[in-house]
Amino acid sequence: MNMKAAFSQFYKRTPEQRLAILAETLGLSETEQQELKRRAAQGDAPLLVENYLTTYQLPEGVAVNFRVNDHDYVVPMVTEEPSVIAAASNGAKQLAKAGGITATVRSRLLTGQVLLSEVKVYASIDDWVALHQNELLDVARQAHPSIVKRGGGPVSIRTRDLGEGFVSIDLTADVQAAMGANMMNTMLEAIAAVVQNKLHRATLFSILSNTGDRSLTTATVSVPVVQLAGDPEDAKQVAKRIAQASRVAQLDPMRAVTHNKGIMNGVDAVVMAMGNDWRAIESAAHAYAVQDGQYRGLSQWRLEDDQLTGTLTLPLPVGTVGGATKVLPLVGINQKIAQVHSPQDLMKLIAAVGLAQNFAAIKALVTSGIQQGHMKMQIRSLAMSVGATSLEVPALTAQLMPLSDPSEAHARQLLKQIRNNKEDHHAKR
Ligand SMILES: CC(C)(COP(=O)([O-])OP(=O)([O-])OC[C@H]1O[C@@H](n2cnc3c(N)ncnc32)[C@H](O)[C@@H]1OP(=O)([O-])[O-])[C@@H](O)C(=O)NCCC(=O)NCCSC(=O)C[C@@](C)(O)CC(=O)[O-]
Ligand SMILES: NC(=O)C1=CN([C@@H]2O[C@H](COP(=O)(O)OP(=O)(O)OC[C@H]3O[C@@H](n4cnc5c(N)ncnc54)[C@H](O)[C@@H]3O)[C@@H](O)[C@H]2O)C=CC1
Repeated sequence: MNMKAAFSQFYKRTPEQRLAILAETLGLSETEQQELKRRAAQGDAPLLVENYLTTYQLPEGVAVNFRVNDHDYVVPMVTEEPSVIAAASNGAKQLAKAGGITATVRSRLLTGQVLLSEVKVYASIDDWVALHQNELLDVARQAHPSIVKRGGGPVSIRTRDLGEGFVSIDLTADVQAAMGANMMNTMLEAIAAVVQNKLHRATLFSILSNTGDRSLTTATVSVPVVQLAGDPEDAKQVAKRIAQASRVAQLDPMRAVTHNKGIMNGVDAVVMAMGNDWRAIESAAHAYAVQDGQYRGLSQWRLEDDQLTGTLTLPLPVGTVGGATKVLPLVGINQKIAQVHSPQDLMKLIAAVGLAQNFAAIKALVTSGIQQGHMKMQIRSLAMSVGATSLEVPALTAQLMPLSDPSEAHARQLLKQIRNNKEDHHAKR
């Protein structure tokens, strides 16, 4: 079959027709087709994406032991990485013992941009926008009246000269419980139409900004040093090493990326469980990490006297309504499990998870090393990757665990032995 012809108007086909085309053009086996069909039948929201074929599932677990602002939480997390949920629970347990995490939301606003090009005199744009700001804010309100009825809506407008003839008109809005991307874009496009008519013909585009710098959330915790190990001298060493590891992430971008990846292990997993746009959260976090020109660790751990204090600030422009939150049925249940009633609740919980996740990872790094704990759990994934069934996984992981560097070849060999032994056992009976 000709590829180009086969995929023309692909979006108008049913999922079954799409599968048949893929099978023919790309040679999918009968078993592979059945697998795609079986998973498609379990799909929650086939119309959420284009060219729907099947449903790709990721595991969801819950991190326990979270104490945030004097309340206890269980946190749903969606991730494919072993040891992340264990580490979050582990970090949370130790931070709860220290009295728990305090989380605060600084503000919760969204910003968007109308981009002008070919501007000759910036001052003329700036003056006009300043003079007409009330009119422009009104235009934005009329473009999305429902957000105004809910108590939100456009808040302020300003301009920035980007150089080379580009000017950004920035709109800031209160988007209430939504992430707000679509409502912001609607308001921006309405403003752009007025600007184009009355001020400057060359408007380039209108879109929200994912910086999230008006949705900053901070989680902090103070851990008594004595809590960090059984022996007080060891505990001091652990505290010192955690603070040093944190400092390295401030000095060295190479390390900071990994430090932040560890934080995002937890952040992304909660964002996904809550049906939010994790690309938006990722890009905002990394932009924030490089705000002073050098990419740095998002969290910091400082040793002051007998306390190890950790702080994490993240831009978290998440929503509890809109987007996919109502379409994916698990999101509502996850909000209930996490006791999330507002975006602010969610922002605080995500920041707390990021901090606990970071604490567990760094503590493991500077004490036993990451492999000891992480590999214990990664081995389950190795066992599954060579085809062990859920009944065989415990026996196989038990045999892989004592090996210093278990490989796929080891796993295959041991699985074969387990299966042979089982057959011998049955034959003897
Ligand atoms: C892996 C652990 C937790 C083991 O830690 P451990 O010392 O064996 O745990 P424990 O037996 O002392 O248990 C402590 C608590 O951990 C939890 N826990 C313990 N085991 C489980 C389990 N099986 N399933 C679920 N939860 C578990 C559980 O909450 C438990 O409390 P309890 O329930 O007993 O009262 C620890 O070594 C750890 O936190 N390691 C960090 C692992 C990590 O960060 N993994 C992410 C992948 S590595 C990465 O991507 C990021 C990184 C590391 O590069 C970032 C960076 O460089 O900064
Ligand atoms: N650059 C980016 O990040 C972009 C992201 N997106 C996507 O946009 C989606 C999110 O956009 P939204 O505007 O948040 O979603 P949305 O388009 O679903 O709008 C939110 C809806 O919720 C309603 N609503 C009900 N109760 C509300 C309350 N209490 N507060 C606020 N609104 C309430 C609003 O009236 C509105 O209809 C995500 O799917 C995201 O991936 C879209 C374009 C660009």
